[in-house]
Amino acid sequence: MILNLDPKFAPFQNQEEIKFQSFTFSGGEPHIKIAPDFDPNRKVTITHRLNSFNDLGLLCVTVDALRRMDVKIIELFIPYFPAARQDRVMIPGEPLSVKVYADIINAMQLNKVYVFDAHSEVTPALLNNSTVIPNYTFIKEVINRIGSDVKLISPDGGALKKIYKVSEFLGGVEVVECSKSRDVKTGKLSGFKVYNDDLEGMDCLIVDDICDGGGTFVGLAEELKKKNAGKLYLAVSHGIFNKGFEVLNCFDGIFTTNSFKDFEGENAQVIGLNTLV
Ligand SMILES: O=P(O)(O)OC[C@H]1O[C@H](OP(=O)(O)OP(=O)(O)O)[C@H](O)[C@@H]1O
Repeated sequence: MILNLDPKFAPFQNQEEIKFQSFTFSGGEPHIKIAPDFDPNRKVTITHRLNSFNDLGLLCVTVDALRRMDVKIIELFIPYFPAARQDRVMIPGEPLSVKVYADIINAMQLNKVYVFDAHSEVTPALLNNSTVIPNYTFIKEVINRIGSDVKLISPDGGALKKIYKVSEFLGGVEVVECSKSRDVKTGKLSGFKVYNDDLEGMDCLIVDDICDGGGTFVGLAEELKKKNAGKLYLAVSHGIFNKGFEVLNCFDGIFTTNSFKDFEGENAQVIGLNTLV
């Protein structure tokens, strides 16, 4: 059975849903009342976007409520794992935030935790009983929508670890490797390298897990254009787009999922996770 804490998200279709009411107390604490009209011997899968500590709080009290209802098997689907990019301490004094979230989730002793397109291998390494759902079907759908041949572009080392598996899933679509460098002191992007001499007229699909401000992709797009690339497309599993879509107007198409938020009337094609998982 499914317990969709964010009903607008609802990735698992055609499954029996557990009814509940959730609200926030006047003191700010999340609360839930789960309708007890289901068999607690059945497995329950919770789905929830954990974009704030309030979301995490609602998840914690939900798991507690289910345990008190004697539910034995509880699984969780997290579409966008919070703080997954804070997977190393760059400067002393900073937290290892991804571990903070993983420790809280591990404390719930869930039977399974599914994560969609984790940023790096650190997330599943820290989480107990976890399975990463890859972006393969998302990218397949993106290519279907583009409707013509593209090369897959991996922007950096992190993306490179995943891109050949995507290519294999798609039957061997050609990969163009790239790297990005950062200023060691400021951490700011300082340059890109595209390891193909000429992309004359070739349409390119940049594939990555997250678009935040978009600087990575705008910088890379400029390099690809210098190599005479044709149309440029961007596909990111998790669309944050904190600087909006105007900054990304060098792209002929932008694709994402609803793992992080819903997009209404914005300049991206959203492929709902409900069609992918
Ligand atoms: O839209 P932007 O603001 O440019 O950010 C997007 C980039 O940030 C993340 O990588 P990150 O640079 O954190 O990767 P790393 O873990 O390899 O440093 C993500 O994988 C993208 O590549």
